Amino acid sequence: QAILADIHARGELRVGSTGDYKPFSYRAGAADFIGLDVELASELAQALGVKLVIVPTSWPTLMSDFNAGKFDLAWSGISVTAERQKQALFSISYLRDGKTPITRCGNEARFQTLEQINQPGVRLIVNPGGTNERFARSYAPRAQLTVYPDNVTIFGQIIAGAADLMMTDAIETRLQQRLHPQLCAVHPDQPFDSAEKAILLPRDDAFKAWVDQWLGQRIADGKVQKGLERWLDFAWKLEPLRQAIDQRLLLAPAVARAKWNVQAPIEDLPREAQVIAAAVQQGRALGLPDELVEAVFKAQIEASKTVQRELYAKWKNERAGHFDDAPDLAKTIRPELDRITAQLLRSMADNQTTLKSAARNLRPLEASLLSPSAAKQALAPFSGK
Ligand SMILES: O=C(O)C(=O)C[C@]1(C(=O)O)C=C[C@@H](O)C=C1
Repeated sequence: QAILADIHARGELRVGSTGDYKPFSYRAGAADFIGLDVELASELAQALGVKLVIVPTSWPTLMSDFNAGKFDLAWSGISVTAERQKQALFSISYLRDGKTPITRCGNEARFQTLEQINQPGVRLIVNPGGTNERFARSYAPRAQLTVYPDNVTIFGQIIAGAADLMMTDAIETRLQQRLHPQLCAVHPDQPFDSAEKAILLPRDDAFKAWVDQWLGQRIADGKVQKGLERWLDFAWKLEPLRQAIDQRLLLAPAVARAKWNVQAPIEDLPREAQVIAAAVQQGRALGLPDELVEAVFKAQIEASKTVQRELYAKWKNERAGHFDDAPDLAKTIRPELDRITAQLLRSMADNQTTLKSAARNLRPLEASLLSPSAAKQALAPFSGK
């Protein structure tokens, strides 16, 4: 087994990534992974002189995907465990992390020690199945434990006062306190226990030596720590908004192909009115002002028409024929657009206070590759002061 030679021969470093663990790995689109570990992986690939290919994996299938040879290494906030060490090597660790409390600001003094937390009157909340639950049950068995299955809304439970605190990875508490000003991490620099994050590697000593050398250098020169700070500060909260805008616009070519096949006009004013009315209606339920929703959806529709018109012009020029791969507009594409409407509105509601100037904190749209002017139109309602 000579992994380095394989990687060079292939011209690719294949990195397994779960895409669900901020700030390490987050899947923002089909082939769009971001985060600290994705960035470091891309630097590692660059150092090897090859292209980075992210291979999606998941926590339950991590080891089976690894053993099936789907990637050369896995890197997405993976902790070193004895269980995994039975099947793989780990690089040197690049981060140390451990469990620490997060609570509503003002309560920090009440939850400094495990002794304070391990009391019948303390309402502890935890997501099931992982190391957080194991930690809570081992170290705070006397506390009143709520097992809450949704990792996304669990922090809202603490804000709402349905629970007093959660104990999770210190890095996550630091990320969540930036996302929710009502929440405060309790001594994230001195967590209760310690776990190491490292790259999951195949059993190839030469490869491990190479990776360790490279990683050791980046730790020593402070690049890993700086990267962590930057990804903790990243505008994670805006990603679902960006994703919705992008996905909607990325559907425009499919709409155009469907219409081209029957030589239909691009603009359909009754449908536009329907889209906007439905969005305004749903937006009200989320507390969004009618004018805002209207302006945002008008801009998305204009952007879609821009992409479609540019394609029509190109196809006319090329005397393009029938597209056999065009999806059905009514049965497939419009329901998809309606689904995105809901996501767009939800992400608008989640970002109400920063919405009008959100564009400057967004990564570029993938759709800007389709049409820069359409991307600009789509973002116009978020580009104000
Ligand atoms: O559904 C269509 O027919 C589309 O072309 C999509 C869309 C939209 O963005 O919602 C865009 C232009 C049409 O005038 C109506 C709707």
